Amino acid sequence: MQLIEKAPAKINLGLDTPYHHQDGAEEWNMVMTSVDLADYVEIQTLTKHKRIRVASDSGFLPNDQRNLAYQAAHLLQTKFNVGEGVNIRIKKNIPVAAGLGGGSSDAAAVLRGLNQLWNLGLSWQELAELGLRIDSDVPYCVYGRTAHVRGRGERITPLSKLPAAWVVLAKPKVSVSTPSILQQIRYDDLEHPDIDSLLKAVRNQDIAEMCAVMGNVLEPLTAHRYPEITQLKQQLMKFGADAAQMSGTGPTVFGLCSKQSRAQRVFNGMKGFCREVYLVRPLP
Ligand SMILES: C[C@](O)(CO)[C@H](O)COP(=O)(O)OP(=O)(O)OC[C@H]1O[C@@H](n2ccc(N)nc2=O)[C@H](O)[C@@H]1O
Ligand SMILES: Nc1ncnc2c1ncn2[C@@H]1O[C@H](COP(=O)(O)OP(=O)(O)OP(=O)(O)O)[C@@H](O)[C@H]1O
Repeated sequence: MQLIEKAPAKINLGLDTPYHHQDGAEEWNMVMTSVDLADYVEIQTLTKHKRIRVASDSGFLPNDQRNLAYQAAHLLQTKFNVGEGVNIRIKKNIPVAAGLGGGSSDAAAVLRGLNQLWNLGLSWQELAELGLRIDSDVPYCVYGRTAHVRGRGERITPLSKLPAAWVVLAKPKVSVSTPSILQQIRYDDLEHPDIDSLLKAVRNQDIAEMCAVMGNVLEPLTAHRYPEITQLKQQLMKFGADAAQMSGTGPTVFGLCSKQSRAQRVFNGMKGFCREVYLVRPLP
């Protein structure tokens, strides 16, 4: 049996970590949404053996247990003692190590797909809790819609859909290792964004207020090491974005636009500064 699951990219409209837990894991307080830039994950179950195989059209990805999609299949296969193997083929469209949650979204797509193919009958909340064992962005990616994300990434509160908006993604040539940024967090030095005000703006469908209050507490850490972040933010604003911010631990920077014509102009302008630029929309 087989199916194809879409694995959309995520962006962090708001990203804060108020403290870390005793085991060192961060407490997250984030507003996340997914956009129509996606990987396509083909999942085929096999009755002849229990091997898990992963292939992708990206030369940058591991095809073994280091691949988050492999980890998702192995997690469900072992937890529910399934006697079947899985073939996974990933069509990568999301830039790797970009702050767009590509690996997490592929893993979430495998969780949703095998839940269906193996008739496991798990709710999205149950899949999200399992997904946390893989990566803290996987629980959100199981839902893949605008949500407030807290805890270690497992407390997902879906939000109303965003007001009309267009997003221009600009990924500089660098790749950023998420752990290398998280290791730099010094909680006494962080400037925390006002996530409560951002939540209120989303609930009020007020894009101007969203642009005024959104923030990413990790941006100064990545921007300090990679000046491209600040340069891309300035260019996005110069071409007319209503707001510009880094996603996740970076390096992708996104511009938020309330008008399609303005977004097209920002997209065209950014093509002259950055090789990887995408004009996308939040998923409804
Ligand atoms: C920042 C976000 O990208 C926002 O969407 C995510 O919430 C972060 O996702 P995440 O799953 O925490 O990031 P991963 O790519 O799994 O990196 C977490 C890994 O970073 C390493 N890590 C984390 C914090 C720290 N002080 N030192 C570390 O070495 C740990 O090995 C941990 O397992
Ligand atoms: N299916 C996958 N797709 C992309 N990266 C993967 C995948 N499986 C494992 N990885 C590894 O995970 C690391 C991070 O990949 P990913 O693209 O998810 O980063 P990211 O978009 O920066 O995530 P985040 O937003 O959480 O920082 C890379 O080093 C990559 O090699």
